[in-house]
Amino acid sequence: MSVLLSATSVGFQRGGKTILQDADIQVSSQEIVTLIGPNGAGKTTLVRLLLGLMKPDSGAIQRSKDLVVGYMPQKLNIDNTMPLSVQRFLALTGQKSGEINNALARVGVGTLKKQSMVDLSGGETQRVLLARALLRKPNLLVLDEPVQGVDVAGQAQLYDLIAELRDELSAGVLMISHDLHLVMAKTDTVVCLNKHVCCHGHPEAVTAHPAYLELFGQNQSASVAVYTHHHDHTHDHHGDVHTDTHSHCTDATHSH
Ligand SMILES: Nc1ncnc2c1ncn2[C@@H]1O[C@H](COP(=O)(O)OP(=O)(O)OP(=O)(O)O)[C@@H](O)[C@H]1O
Repeated sequence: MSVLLSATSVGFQRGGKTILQDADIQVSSQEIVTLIGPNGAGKTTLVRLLLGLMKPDSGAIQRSKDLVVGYMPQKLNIDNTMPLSVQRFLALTGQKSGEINNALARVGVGTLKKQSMVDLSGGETQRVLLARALLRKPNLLVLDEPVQGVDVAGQAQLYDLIAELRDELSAGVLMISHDLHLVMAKTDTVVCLNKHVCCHGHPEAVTAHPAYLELFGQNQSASVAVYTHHHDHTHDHHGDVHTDTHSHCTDATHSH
């Protein structure tokens, strides 16, 4: 797995306020990294820095030379007074209709080509946005709250689809999520952010960490356990059990 992009000791301030401090994150090909944290934790800021849309005040951002990002935004601002079909919305990317048809079919909304964007359901909108990201033939998908406005059954399906696309494209995936349970089952690495990285590692390890529990509470941890597979230990050839030590946590210096 090659590293697609990384941030090292990144700091960012605005208006005399520290938004990020000493933040580290790394995304490799074929890896699903989920960034979680409370409102205002700096998640979107960190993603914008990683994508090169803003410059950090300190620290370093590195992107691989062949990086092609397919970005799915948190919100889509469409003028409700201007009818825009799904097909025309995707044609704005400059891609040919054959490519557009393929992308729509791949995300399961091939029949919605002629439908107006404003009439799509939450789940359909997210799938069209995912199709738009795919049209770039990305090796990294960056998804800001990909399941917002989608019901629980639809959320699980979308996470399944994202994991399938990761496999098909051999791409890395960086997701921002508020959802704390469904997402975990499909995630390789969770990064828990609150201005700095409180803890990161495999979902099972992170959700048991004191910094995570302080931010999200014990009951979230219980619901995570329902959805994740437990492989948090290994056996050596003598049969001894070793606890997984992938999680690395720094001292949590939260500002409240
Ligand atoms: N350019 C800016 N100038 C001033 N403050 C900013 C700027 N950009 C972000 N902030 C502030 O930085 C903090 C972090 O914002 P950010 O959008 O990165 O958080 P987030 O974790 O993505 O939040 P949410 O979960 O609510 O989307 C917020 O308090 C926001 O108001």
